[in-house]
Amino acid sequence: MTRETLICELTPHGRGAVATIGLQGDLDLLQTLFHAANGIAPAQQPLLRVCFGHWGKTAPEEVVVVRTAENAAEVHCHSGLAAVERILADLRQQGCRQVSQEEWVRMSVESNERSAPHPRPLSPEYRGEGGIQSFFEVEAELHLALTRTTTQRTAHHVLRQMALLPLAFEQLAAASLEERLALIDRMLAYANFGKRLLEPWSVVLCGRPNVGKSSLINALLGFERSVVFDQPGTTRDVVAVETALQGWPVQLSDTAGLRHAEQALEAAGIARARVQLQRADLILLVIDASVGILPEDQELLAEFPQALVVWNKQDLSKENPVPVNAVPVSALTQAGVPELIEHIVTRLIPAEPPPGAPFPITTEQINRLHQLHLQSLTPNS
Ligand SMILES: Nc1nc2c(ncn2[C@@H]2O[C@H](COP(=O)(O)OP(=O)(O)OP(=O)(O)O)[C@@H](O)[C@H]2O)c(=O)[nH]1
Ligand SMILES: [Mg+2]
Repeated sequence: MTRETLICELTPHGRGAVATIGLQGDLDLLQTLFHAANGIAPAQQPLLRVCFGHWGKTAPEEVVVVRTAENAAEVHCHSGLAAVERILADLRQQGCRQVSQEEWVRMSVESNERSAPHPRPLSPEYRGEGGIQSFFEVEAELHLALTRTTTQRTAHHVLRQMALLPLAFEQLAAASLEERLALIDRMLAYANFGKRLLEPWSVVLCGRPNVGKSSLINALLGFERSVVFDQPGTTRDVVAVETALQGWPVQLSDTAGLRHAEQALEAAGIARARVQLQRADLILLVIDASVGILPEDQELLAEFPQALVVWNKQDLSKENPVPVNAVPVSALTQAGVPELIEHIVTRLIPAEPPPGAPFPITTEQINRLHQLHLQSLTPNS
């Protein structure tokens, strides 16, 4: 029986410095494509040995091939899209079938499940919609989640969950009702944190026109991105950029200066800004220190009491006292920006989950735990 050979781009497309392509099936297919520096045929390479060589005859690409199992290998190449596309195209031409990361992970997890030394029994009632996921399903979800992380810090947390979350779901299945409710509560305590490992925290800047919102975003990003202009009302709409602050993925949204706009175009921008503000994890309310607190600032302070107040243009106003709880900065000179970042991170992540705490990461896992909580409270419904 001949089984087809599967290939998959294992690393996220176009990100990172090195790309990895997985191959499962007939390693002899690599024979004409990969030329190992040690001269040994791909299918005869020692297992788990990193083997340097070249891909292709014309304009050869430098690659590393690792035989990961009897009939599986990984090709590591430069992550430039051209290199990856070429290798995948060559393999497809040899008859390999390319599968999605999702398919690949599900297949390898299923084969792990089949060959697990201790089959993990789960009564059927726990499976399926709203039920407790099996160890391997949770593991597969975390594998896929890992490819979606954008920083080392978030990847570290997902990796850690690989050792904790599948077991926690397994414990849920075996737990008494009381234990189960307690465990679900402990897991959900960090659900908001878990969710943010895959979707950035949202930080929205607001304030009167011309207070320096766009300049501040640029200072936080470290490069010019928003339109800065010495005229009130420069930013017409919500402009969002993604960055990382102390390793946490954050989306910074620059809003149109909030004021009573006469022009319809600007008014629409302001309406959208208010929607964005309602959804924000954190609002930065920017005030122009060189002007001081105006009645319009007072209105915003009353409207967003939870906002972190940023006292900008501090370089122009050494004499104006900094209001209590406001963070003094200068977007122009960058003075105070590191302290502002510290404040933002503390507000977004008041407490990082302790190392041993299992918590859900994907929206599906969070929803299932909520459902299970409900079901456990009303066991007869
Ligand atoms: N001296 C000084 N000038 C600043 C500072 N921050 C911003 N500015 C200047 O203030 C002006 C307005 O800055 P913007 O960043 O465009 O202000 P904004 O709040 O985005 O304005 P709108 O988009 O119109 O709402 C520009 O001339 C900036 O160079 C600062 O910390 N110090
Ligand atoms: Mg602006």
